[in-house]
Amino acid sequence: MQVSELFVSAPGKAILHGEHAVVHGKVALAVSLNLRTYLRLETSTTGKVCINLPNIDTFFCWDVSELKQLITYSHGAKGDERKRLDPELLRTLREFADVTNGNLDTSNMATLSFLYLYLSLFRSGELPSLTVSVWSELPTGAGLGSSAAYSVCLAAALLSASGAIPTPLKEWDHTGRWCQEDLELINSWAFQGETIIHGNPSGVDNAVGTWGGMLRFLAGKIIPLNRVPLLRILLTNTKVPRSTKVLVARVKDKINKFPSIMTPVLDSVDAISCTCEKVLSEMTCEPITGEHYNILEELIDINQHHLNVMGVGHPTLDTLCQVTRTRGLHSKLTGAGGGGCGITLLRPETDYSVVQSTVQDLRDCGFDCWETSIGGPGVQQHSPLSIKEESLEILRRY
Ligand SMILES: Nc1ncnc2c1ncn2[C@@H]1O[C@H](COP(=O)(O)OP(=O)(O)O)[C@@H](O)[C@H]1O
Ligand SMILES: C[C@@](O)(CCOP(=O)(O)O)CC(=O)O
Ligand SMILES: [Mg+2]
Repeated sequence: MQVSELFVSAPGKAILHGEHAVVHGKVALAVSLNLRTYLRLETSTTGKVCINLPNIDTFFCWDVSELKQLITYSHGAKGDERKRLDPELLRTLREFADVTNGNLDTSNMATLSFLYLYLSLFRSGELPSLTVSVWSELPTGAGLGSSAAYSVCLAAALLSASGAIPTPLKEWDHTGRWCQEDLELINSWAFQGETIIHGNPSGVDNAVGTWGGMLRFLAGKIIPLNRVPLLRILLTNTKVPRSTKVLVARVKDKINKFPSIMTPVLDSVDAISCTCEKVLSEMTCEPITGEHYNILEELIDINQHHLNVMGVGHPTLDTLCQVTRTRGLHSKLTGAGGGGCGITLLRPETDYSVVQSTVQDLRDCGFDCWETSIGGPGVQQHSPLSIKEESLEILRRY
């Protein structure tokens, strides 16, 4: 065991275009948020492994000796264990935690992905006693990638604790970032955590959690978009709970039922992402005009219609679009939809008073609403000094 106390964090994300279509091999454009998930890992000599997940009211402790037996029963991963889940280990863990395959319980999903990563990453040596506490600024299950931020934090912390990757924080620094090769390893294990939570993730969310910034994602290929204009975005949480796993499965059923109808919709979303990328890039090399924003707004409107066609809309999301439309602003859902969050594009000239009135209108609908800054850094190691006092207090409380 390499560390005694370790802090890491990873950002949430907003998908500008391409949610759901990306699961079916189409382009998505996504960007990191300034809201983060923080994890503290502490080694101990108690002979126990404990997780504290206060956001979802989940607290568990197991004896290391009990967990050791689970590895004996498992035959070990075959092939490239970073890329594919080991079905045997997952089955053993489902039995151990009494979680059936169709189970969607928040706490069960988070526990299962922790145990899976812990056992996979330490199975070749001694299983260490440790306590992992996670605290997030992100709303859980609202389309802002909380599951990916959680999985990225788990992967980074457990890989570092196992010695598979170094801890990048220098004595004199407040934050440290891993090298490209280590980030790829973190990302691939985070994808496994996402797979346990989502069922069939595209990998875009864990890629943003790992690398941060804005990126283009296509079939596992990640291209950072460095030349993008500064965008002003309003985030609205309708507070309607939903599960990404259920919504992703719903879209798949629809595609299977109406392939000739849904395939053009997915192709159109792909074209929207590509057009948006082109416009964003033009905006960095020529003077930004009103026409650039007109196109971005139209793309948002068209995509929102497509997402409704896919069956992932919600009456509250329709309300969000109507309310912002009366103020001349354009919105779409972000993430899996079915409730959760939407994004509204603000133009550079959008007056502060218009933003304030829109925020108030949306709050009057019972939604949470705030202007956000985008493009925060990907996964990081922290010194305790670089974590807000309230978050540090929560992480060290257990
Ligand atoms: N802070 C957290 N602590 C523990 N588990 C979390 C946390 N954030 C997210 N999760 C896990 O991720 C799941 C939500 O994932 P998902 O439905 O994909 O929504 P999201 O849009 O937030 O990613 C939760 O049910 C839980 O299992
Ligand atoms: C719907 C999807 O495109 C994004 C899901 O994001 P979230 O879990 O709702 O934050 C699924 C995926 O890409 O894995
Ligand atoms: Mg998710």
